[in-house]
Amino acid sequence: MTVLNLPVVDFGPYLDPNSTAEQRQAVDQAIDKACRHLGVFILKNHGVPDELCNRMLDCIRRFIQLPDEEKRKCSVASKERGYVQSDLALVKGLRPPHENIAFYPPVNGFSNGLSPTVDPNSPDARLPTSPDALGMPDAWPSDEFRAQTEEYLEHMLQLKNRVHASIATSLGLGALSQKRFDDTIFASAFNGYRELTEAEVIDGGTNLPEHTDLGLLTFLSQDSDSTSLQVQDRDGKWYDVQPIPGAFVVNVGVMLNRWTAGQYHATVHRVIHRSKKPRISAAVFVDPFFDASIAPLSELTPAGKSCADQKAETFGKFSMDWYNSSEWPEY
Ligand SMILES: O=C(O)CCC(=O)C(=O)O
Ligand SMILES: [Fe+2]
Repeated sequence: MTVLNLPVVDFGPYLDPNSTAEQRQAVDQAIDKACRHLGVFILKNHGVPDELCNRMLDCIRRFIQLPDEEKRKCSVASKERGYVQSDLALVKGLRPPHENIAFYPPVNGFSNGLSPTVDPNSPDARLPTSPDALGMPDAWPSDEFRAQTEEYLEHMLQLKNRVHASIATSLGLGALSQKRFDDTIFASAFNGYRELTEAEVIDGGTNLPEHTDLGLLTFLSQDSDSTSLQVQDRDGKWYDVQPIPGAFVVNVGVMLNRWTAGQYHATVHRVIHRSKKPRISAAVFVDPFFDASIAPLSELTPAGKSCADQKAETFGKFSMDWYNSSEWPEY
């Protein structure tokens, strides 16, 4: 498998108050170019401390190392939340090669029709309700795990806002479109890929089937010695991604492809972990609110089409249909 040297974007100028407009513009151009081409790039000097990223990965590692019965206490009746193991492995009588624990904030208040009893403008709209349109609420392994995740996401929020500001500049977005980027939430999926035996390494296999992420952008942090992540180029050829220690792999999801009327490419990717060492990754997805429109941003709406021509479908409906359809791989 060919190793792909993804574009590496040094985000330093966005954090340095002494950087020049030209330096920031160069960052904007690099991100915009990568989003248009393969839809994926490596982001370094992003301002999220290395120590925090490592602490987050270690916290996930400790959870993944718990006995199955402990981990299963975090399984909940929801596709987007809780602990899951790949069932394919169980069919073959193997220990599952991939497991993950996912978190998704409450969506009732944002669901715009999925829960008609909630007024989206009321203060109650943002309170956790159980169950909501996605099923049962998040199940945290421990208070410590939750506090660790929240600290991580606080830093990710600043980064997300800066990356969105860069994209908004490149796309020439006005205030209304920028607000659509502000009205977003974080979903997260923390993945564990177990170590393989010699025979399994030779046999190979797919741990996370090919897919596109559904939201706007994904920020992925992973064990820095792992080349298990693969991305597909526009001709359908697969490449290993060479990680850079401390840097995020950032990829475009289906929503950003839609919002940009197809200008930004939603990357198809998968994980084939063929190593005698286990692997941990933390994917943070930026998703629109459930009541957000999936129509293109007004500045990018193709000529001759008004926004009203676009299907006024919400992200909530779109994502529920997506997860219930065959486009989302079962594994
Ligand atoms: O584990 C990885 O590197 C990728 C995870 C991923 O693609 C996902 O959770 O959507
Ligand atoms: Fe993904």
